Amino acid sequence: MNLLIYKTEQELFGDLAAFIIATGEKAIAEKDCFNLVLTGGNSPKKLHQKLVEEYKDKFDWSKVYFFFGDERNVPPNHENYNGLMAKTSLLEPLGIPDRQIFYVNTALPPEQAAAAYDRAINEHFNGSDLAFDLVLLGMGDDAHTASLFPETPILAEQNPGVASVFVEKLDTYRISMTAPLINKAAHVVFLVFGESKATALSKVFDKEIEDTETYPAKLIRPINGSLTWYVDEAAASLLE
Ligand SMILES: O=C1O[C@H](COP(=O)(O)O)[C@@H](O)[C@H](O)[C@H]1O
Repeated sequence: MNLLIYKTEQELFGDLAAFIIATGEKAIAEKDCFNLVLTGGNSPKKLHQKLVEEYKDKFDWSKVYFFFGDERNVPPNHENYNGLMAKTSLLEPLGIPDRQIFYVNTALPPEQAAAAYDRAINEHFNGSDLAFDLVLLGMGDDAHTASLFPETPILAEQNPGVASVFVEKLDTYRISMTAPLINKAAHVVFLVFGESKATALSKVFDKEIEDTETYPAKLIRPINGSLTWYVDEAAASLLE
């Protein structure tokens, strides 16, 4: 596990964007495509901006397939739809055609949407191991990641796939990759910044705490891949 702590957001996003591109170039050189899982929420917007500004014309985006680690159960034109945030801040500015983007179909009921997304991933991988090249994750103030929220049944899921989950405290369904699927990736990266994340981060990093029900981000432990945390000083302020 690597922990990278940055003084400024600018340095953080610059390094993370460079890591994504280097990982993509390696994957493309090895197997002619790059399977990248995007994270939702607000945190990735500046990262997307950086990728567009710095790498729009310096990287072969035609070889990248984009997936979503989780999705909110709202229509695709809703401001909370993770796919819309990525479309606006990254995919449209880069000119990525729809055939390279795997959106979650929230027109379906959540369970069916999860099953359809699971099928789409399996079809894309076409019988080979379901190992993404890179999974980007955020973390909420409550230590949830993707839509693996504290005390929800999806945390016990052993199947590497996609599931729907009712999140009581939000009174809504979410659709999320399970921890076993994320943990099959070659690289997993957390992007965490801001003071509001400091307590959760310190709990997730506390080796004495094994409680994954309360701190679901602890479930992320790639089997063979790397795990890197990109955090700023404010989020890292309570780390020992
Ligand atoms: O609801 C969600 O929240 C987490 C964290 O979001 P952030 O804006 O606080 O970084 C995010 O990782 C997840 O994809 C999203 O659906």
